[in-house]
Amino acid sequence: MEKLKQTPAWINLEHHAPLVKRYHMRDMFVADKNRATKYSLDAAGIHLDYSKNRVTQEVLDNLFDLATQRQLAEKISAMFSGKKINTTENRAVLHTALRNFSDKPVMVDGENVMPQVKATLTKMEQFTVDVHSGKHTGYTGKAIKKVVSIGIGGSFLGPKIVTEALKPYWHKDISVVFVANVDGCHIHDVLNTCDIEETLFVMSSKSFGTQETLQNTLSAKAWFLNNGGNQNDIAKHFVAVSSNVKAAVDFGMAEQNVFPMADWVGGRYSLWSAIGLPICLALGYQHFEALLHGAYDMDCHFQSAPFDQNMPVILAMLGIWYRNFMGAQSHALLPYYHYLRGLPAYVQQLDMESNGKIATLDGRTVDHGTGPIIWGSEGSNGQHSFYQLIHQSNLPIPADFMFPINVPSLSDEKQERENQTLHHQMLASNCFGQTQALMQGKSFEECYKDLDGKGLSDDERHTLAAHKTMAGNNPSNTLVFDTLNPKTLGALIAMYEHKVYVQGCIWGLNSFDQWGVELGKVLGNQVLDMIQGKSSMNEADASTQALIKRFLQQ
Ligand SMILES: O=P(O)(O)OC[C@H]1O[C@H](O)[C@H](O)[C@@H](O)[C@@H]1O
Repeated sequence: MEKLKQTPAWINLEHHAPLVKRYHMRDMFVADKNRATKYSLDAAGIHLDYSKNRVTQEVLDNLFDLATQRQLAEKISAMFSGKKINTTENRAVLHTALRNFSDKPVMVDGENVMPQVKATLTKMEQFTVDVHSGKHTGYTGKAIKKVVSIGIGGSFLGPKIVTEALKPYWHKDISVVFVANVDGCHIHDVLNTCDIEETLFVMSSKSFGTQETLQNTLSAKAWFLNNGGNQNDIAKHFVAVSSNVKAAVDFGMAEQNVFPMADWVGGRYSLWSAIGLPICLALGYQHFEALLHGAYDMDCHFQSAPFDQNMPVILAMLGIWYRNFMGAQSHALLPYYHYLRGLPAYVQQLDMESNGKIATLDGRTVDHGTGPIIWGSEGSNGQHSFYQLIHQSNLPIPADFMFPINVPSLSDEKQERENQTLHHQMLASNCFGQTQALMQGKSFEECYKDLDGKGLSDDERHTLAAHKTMAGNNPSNTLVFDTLNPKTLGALIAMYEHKVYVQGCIWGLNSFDQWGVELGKVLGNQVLDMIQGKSSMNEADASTQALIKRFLQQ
């Protein structure tokens, strides 16, 4: 394929960038009264306003041309049709098959994977019903009231943030908690809140070889056996999700308690698979299915909408513009909804583990920027912290704002409902007001004028006005939805998955491997052997040796 920087659209964009850097979005809004309508669209229950971006129509046209010149349409169908686009692991990439409600077969190695997908969903549904109805109980016959989900990375973040975000839909008799870190404080604290007779442990590990998850499960099992449970009761309290069923059974899981997943589901794309079992247990299967439906709606939109009306493509190409032409190195996610506070951490893994790399598919090193740093936290909290830097530093930081128009009523009490309405109006005003402030800023002249009559000398007035000046012209997208129900959340997450894929296609990356995390695991295991005296420290560098000695207090 033609090198990215030699495509005609890239060359045009390089030419446009210095010109656009001179425009202020404030002037763009004045010049075009239709800008907000022109640069807004709806898909799968999500409204996107991308008018507050530093782009002209020419820039957008070239960005969509770039997508065409990088054969994006062909790459989208390659993914959905089960081609082995994860070339370094020789795997198909089919998280979309997990939410395929179309009745169309999806073929991998000549086999339709849909019957297998449906069989796993049925198993998840049945197990959820059995737990909720009291058919599956703890070993003393008591109903399960707490689920402890043990997993890390993609086997943790997806189920955790979905469960957290859908709090208004929680099953009334069950609580679900998550343990990921190998730090023993975490599992210790969680076990301290558990009643052995009423707790179910779901161990989630695609590989069934991840140190943190294995150790946390062993600790949970030891706790269970030391507190009255015995070996024969394990099946009542421990289930596993893995693509390595044999390893799970060898570990001691009852075979019927293992929920399978396929190797063509990437860890960070796996919440739609059996990895979503804790979501089913927290919410009920029907809500999990609605989540899948929302993602499916976004998949249909992504596959069929022309690039200039395609939400994931628009977001991805705007990201390319800022990363490759406007000097941005990071992208902020700012959900204005407390229950959605985990989304930045989720997208951080999704995006940074997918596109945080510099080798192209054919093994060259890129000569352009790739995946940005993804960060952020819930609004309005961030406004009293890092927004200062977004508003007034010279680092360009594009941001996605997210806001639900309605929130579920949390109380039947009239006064409390009125208070909630007031809170929500304030939340809306903060969200929209911030995108406005980022865009328009406040000029030196405006600040200088404000200081009139304040008893300052002209010098003092100049200095203070300089400090108060906000350049504005900071780009943002605003994503608005009616309520954050399971369906909308499914669509929102799928939208970010596809955005990441589009960017990976433009940059020429394999977005579905993660070789960069491997070396740390290997060296970590070697260090553990050194700490435990199983191997000599001499092989390690002087700094690492000194740290180990300090740890061992030698
Ligand atoms: O599900 P597991 O096989 O236990 O893997 C858990 C996580 O660990 C790995 O190191 C990867 O970086 C993640 O992509 C993965 O989700």
